[in-house]
Formats: sequence, C-alpha cells, structure tokens
Amino acid sequence: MDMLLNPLDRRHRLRDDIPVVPGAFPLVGHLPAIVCDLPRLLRRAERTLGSHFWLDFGPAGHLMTCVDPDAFALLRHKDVSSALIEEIAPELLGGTLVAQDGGAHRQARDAIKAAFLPKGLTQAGIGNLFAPVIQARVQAWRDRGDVTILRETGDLMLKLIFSLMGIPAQDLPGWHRKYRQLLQLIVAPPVDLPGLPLRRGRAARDWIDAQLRQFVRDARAHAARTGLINDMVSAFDRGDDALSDDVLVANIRLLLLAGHDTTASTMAWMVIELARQPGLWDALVEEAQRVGAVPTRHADLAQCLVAEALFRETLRVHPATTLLPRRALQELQLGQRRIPAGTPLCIPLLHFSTSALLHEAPDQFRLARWLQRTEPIRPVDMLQFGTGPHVCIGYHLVWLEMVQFCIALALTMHKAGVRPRLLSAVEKGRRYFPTAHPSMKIRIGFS
Ligand code: HEM
Repeated sequence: MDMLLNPLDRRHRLRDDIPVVPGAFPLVGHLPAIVCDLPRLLRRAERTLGSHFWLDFGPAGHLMTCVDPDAFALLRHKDVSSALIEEIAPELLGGTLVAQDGGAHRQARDAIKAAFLPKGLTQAGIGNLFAPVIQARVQAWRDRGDVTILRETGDLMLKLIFSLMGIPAQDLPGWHRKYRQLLQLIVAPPVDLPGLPLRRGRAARDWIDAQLRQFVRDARAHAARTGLINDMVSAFDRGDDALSDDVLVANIRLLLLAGHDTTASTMAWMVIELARQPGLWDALVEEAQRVGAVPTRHADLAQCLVAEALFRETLRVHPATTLLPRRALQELQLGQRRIPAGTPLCIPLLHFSTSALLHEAPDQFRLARWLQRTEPIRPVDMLQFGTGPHVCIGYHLVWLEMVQFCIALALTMHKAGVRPRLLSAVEKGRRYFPTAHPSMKIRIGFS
C-alpha cells in the first residue's frame, strides 16, 4: 500500500531554503502519513530531499525535521526551547514541566524526580507493590488462553501507575478510554463540533482534571497517606513559590499520561516479539527459572540480563515516543545548515533508534547487542527516553516494571506448559504518532 499522501500536492517548495515534503493535505498536512507510516515517510524524505526537510503537522504547523544524528544533541542545547510543546498541545500539555525551560522547569522537576530514582523507588517499596499486581494479571491471561494484548497492557499499566500515585483504582477501562481521547488533542483538527476529536478530547481532559483535583484535596486532607500524589502535594506546597493547583493537576495528569501509554505500548510489543520469536521466549524462560521469582528491588535487576536486553531492544525497534518538538531560540548550526532563530524543530527519535549510523544491522531484533556489550549504557543507547534536562523521569521505573513483567510472564506460562503465540497480523493498524503503538486488535494466545 502506498503512503497516505495527497497526490495533488506535488509542488517542490522551499522554506528558509529547506525543502517542504510534497503530499500534504489541507488542514491535516502530512499527519495521516505521520500517524500510519512514519518510518517510510522519513526514509523517503531523506532519500529524495536530503537530511533536512519540513513536515506539515496540520493544526500544529510545519516543523523542520532533521535526520542527521547531530539533531539528537539539540536536546541538550541551551538555545533550544521546549515551549513549542505547549504551543502544539496547549490543552494537553500546557503548564506541565515537559513544556517548560530553565528555572520553572527545574522547580517542577525537582518536586518529582527523587521519587523515580532507584533509591526513591526502593524506599517506597514500589517493586513489592507492583509484583503481585503483575502476577495476578498474567495468571488471568493464562486462565483465559488468549487476550487482545494492547488493551490488556494498557489496563495493567494504568493499574500500576495508579497504585504508584496512591490513587484508588476504580473504573480503569473508563480512565483508559479517557486517556486515548485526551491524546487525540495533539492531532485533532481545529473544528469544535460534537463527536469530533477536539470536543471529545476536551471533555476527557475536564473529566480527568476533576478527578485529579479531588485526589489532591484528599491528599491534603489525609497528609499521612502514602503515594506519589501525597509526596508531590507536600513538595509543591513546601516550595518557596507555592505552585497553583492548576500546575499540580496538570503535572499529575502528565505523569499518568507519560507513565501509561508509552509503557503499555512497549509491554505489548515485548509480548508480540516473544510470541513471534520462539528463541527469545526460550532464553527468557531459562533466565526466569534460574532467577526463580519476580525481582522486587533495583539491585536484583542485575540478575535479569535477558529481560533487560528484551526491554532495551524492544524499545529500540519500537520506540514509543517517535518525535520530539523544539524551537531554536538563536540561529543554530545543524549538520551542514544554518537554522534561523525561531525555527520550529522536529527531532525524530524513531529515525535514530533504527539508524544504521548508530546500530549494526538496525532492522534486526538482536538481544546480543545488549548481552554482549561491555561498556556502560550511553545516552545514545537510551535515546528513546530523550536526553538533556528533559530526559524521561520514568526510565528506572520502566526498567523495573518491564523486567518484573517479563519474569512473571515466563514463570507463569512455563509452569502451565504454555507459551505466547501470535494470533493476528502485526503490520496492519500500527500507529506512530502522537505515541507509537501496535494495532489495538492484535491477539496473543497462550497454548
Ligand atoms: C517506555 C516508556 C517511556 C518512554 C519511551 C518515555 C519517553 C520519554 C521521552 C522521550 C521524554 C522526553 C520528552 C522531551 O524531551 O520533550 C520523556 C519525558 C518524561 N517522561 Fe517518559 N517515557 C516513558 C515512561 C515514563 C514513565 C513510566 C513516567 C512516569 C511515571 C514518565 C514520565 C516522564 C516525564 C514526567 C517526562 C518529562 C520530563 C521533563 O520534561 O523534565 N515517562 N519520556
């Protein structure tokens, strides 16, 4: 099938001397191809136009996209701002730390980050909190015999992130639905009519915010309770410039969003890869049997090298965050070009994650590239989590929950004499933006 590009738009145009990718539709630009076929779109643009080109993100406007690996270093550049994220998705990410720079960003990040480091996670006993929830879920899959994998991992991840935050886990499918609608705000055409994504996305956000406001009120009323919301509320209230409840609610909404969709997608891809590559499953089962139980502390993760390699390679081949927007505040040198101050930029993590310049045989799923390495993990090896001041806060948490999940899955299924099997086609229905995920319809059997 050819890409979802507009055959009527064949003009060769330049902006700031940089080519615009042909094939944009009115209103939605290249979004249909970005959402459904991003890797091919980037490769085709690089082949035909070179390393720098403009993509049209519809309502979010044009972003100058650079596939030269130098673009990754922009994430650490002092003259590059994240405020464009708020311009693109004001209703979803406005007032959140991911869209802030400098002091405001540091203040909000400092209130949260310690809880997500290995020490904070261990002190809070997060591994012990998660292990039984994960085990119960994979046991239910074993009993059912087959599952729609992304729906299941989405549900499980919500449950985990809610328990981490100290939020009672009621109506998880309802929250899951609201979050999917909320994400649509990033790509929604600017038409506010009943039933359309913009109206649905706004309603979902208002619903979520009303619930979160109540949790914040509860946290203040019962200060002795545990959970990250309580820690955040006290950290925010303690700060020199107390931040408003709007900022607090927006950041909790960000954490729930960031900690749910990306991890659900990665976990679903892990199961899909285990189902379609029997050798991977055998290696994982061998490790799980040797380890004998689901690890609960960060220190135990060193015993689970196959599970860790599986997590890293799954994310490399299927990065959940594919593109990062930024704005150049000053004129910049990027690869062979000067980029004018003010240029909106798109940094294609997906392209670097699977680039032959950074990885040998990048299209092959190889655990060996992690198992046989002797040097420590560098920023470029975990580029799926970004780098610089905004590098993902959840990295250590994801590592813990992915390894716990792999070991629990292998122990449970192996004991029952079954293994994961793919029951659907994988290529159809996968999405790459706003976050990437496999098709919602993929089914996995355990037999
Ligand atoms: C596989 C899972 C995940 C992936 C691939 C991922 C990816 C990313 C990336 C690429 C960024 C950088 C954004 C930027 O520079 O603009 C980021 C930031 C962030 N992530 Fe994650 N993430 C994951 C899971 C999590 C989890 C579990 C949490 C927390 C519960 C989390 C919380 C955050 C937060 C709060 C930020 C913003 C940090 C800042 O702006 O300072 N993420 N993530």
